[in-house]
Amino acid sequence: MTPDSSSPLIPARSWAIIDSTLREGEQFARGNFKTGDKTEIARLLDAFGAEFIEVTTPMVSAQTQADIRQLTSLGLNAKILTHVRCHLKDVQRAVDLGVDGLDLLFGTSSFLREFSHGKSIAQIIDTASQVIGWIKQNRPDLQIRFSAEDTFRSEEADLMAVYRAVSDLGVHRVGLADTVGVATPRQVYTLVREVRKVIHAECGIEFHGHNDTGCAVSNAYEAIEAGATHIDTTVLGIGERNGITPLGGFLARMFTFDPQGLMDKYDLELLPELDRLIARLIDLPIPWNNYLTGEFAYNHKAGMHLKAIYLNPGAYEAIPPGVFGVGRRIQAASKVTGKHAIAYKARELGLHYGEDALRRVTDHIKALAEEGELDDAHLEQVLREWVRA
Ligand SMILES: CC(=O)SCCNC(=O)CCNC(=O)[C@H](O)C(C)(C)COP(=O)(O)OP(=O)(O)OC[C@H]1O[C@@H](n2cnc3c(N)ncnc32)[C@H](O)[C@@H]1OP(=O)(O)O
Ligand SMILES: O=C(O)CCC(=O)C(=O)O
Ligand SMILES: [Mg+2]
Repeated sequence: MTPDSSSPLIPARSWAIIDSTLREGEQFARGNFKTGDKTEIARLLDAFGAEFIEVTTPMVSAQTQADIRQLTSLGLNAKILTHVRCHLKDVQRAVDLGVDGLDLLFGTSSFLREFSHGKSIAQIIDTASQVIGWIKQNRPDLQIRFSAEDTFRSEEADLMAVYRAVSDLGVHRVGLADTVGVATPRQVYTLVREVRKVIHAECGIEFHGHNDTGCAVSNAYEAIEAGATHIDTTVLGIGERNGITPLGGFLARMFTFDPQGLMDKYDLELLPELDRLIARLIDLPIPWNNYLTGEFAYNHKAGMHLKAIYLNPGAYEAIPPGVFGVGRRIQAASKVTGKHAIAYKARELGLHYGEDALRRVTDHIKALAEEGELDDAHLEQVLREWVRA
């Protein structure tokens, strides 16, 4: 079925991105951004159109605190949120840094209750009500998000008690976090639906998904299908362990439902620059198979594909690469090529073969490619010599 952009299945206006490259991304093995790096990342995310930028807690260090102040003084359109423990001391340090909101969290699974903070569900709710109450009273202008860390290994009854309580306390969003990347898409869908029933209608739902089992993009998508309003991403997916929902992968997924909505909201052509910037700062290459921007994300090679691609690229592309500022590569000189691709290549050079000659030159190229890679220059040489021969 072709997506119909006049009535999108999932309108892009129904959800927003909270990009956490400057928070979760700092927890990546190679994520150690300096003040200038943070400014560059934040400005580019803002130019791209990210609605929210999440930054690390000021509790990390005096430098991090100064960096938050610097970021909030840039005058960005994106709202800046800082990720803090549900702890009055942390909150009090965060509120005067010019941020637009606080992303609070508390682990609710037995793992985290036993091995991280040692609090019961009743104590979590009690602490949350003190902390949220303090923010409401002292800084009613700030957005508050409360997340149950390790949501998908928590008891459902505990979760519902916590979400109902914080929603009653007036938080703007609740967060579901797949902290160890274990949730399945169906679990995410079901739980978001259940949470929706116990929170106030105006309360948003945020999803944060790790990619340990390869479901981070699908889980984010299922969360939205079930009614989530905010998705956490990072550029290239960087984060703890193997990371979270990558911005590019998430955009690729959502583009197929509402292309125009995405193009209206974001400057999609900035994605390659964002990916390159983060790759440079973490000193790693963009993965070859990265969504949209990987070196071979738009490489077309097999003869059956190439025949159709020349007629209409949409035959083998879900998303036109130009929308995201990348180009396609036609790899015509390989052993898996076919006569249509060779004829097209020849025509580009102003060369024309009869049917027999085309078959023979195609087979010759396939045989040459069996011996080793042929680049475009070599292909051109073969095609020209064939005409002269
Ligand atoms: C899944 C996630 O990504 S959650 C976000 C993780 N982010 C971070 O950890 C931010 C960077 N962290 C830091 O710089 C430091 O850990 C700090 C400044 C927050 C705390 O440092 P320290 O005081 O040295 O404590 P340490 O990191 O060893 O232990 C964590 C502390 O947080 C407490 N804690 C853990 N979760 C929470 C929570 N949600 N709310 C309140 N306190 C919490 C733990 O009980 C422990 O405190 P304790 O020493 O009183 O038991
Ligand atoms: O605060 C959140 O919702 C997410 C925290 C986090 O990074 C995680 O649980 O993996
Ligand atoms: Mg995380």
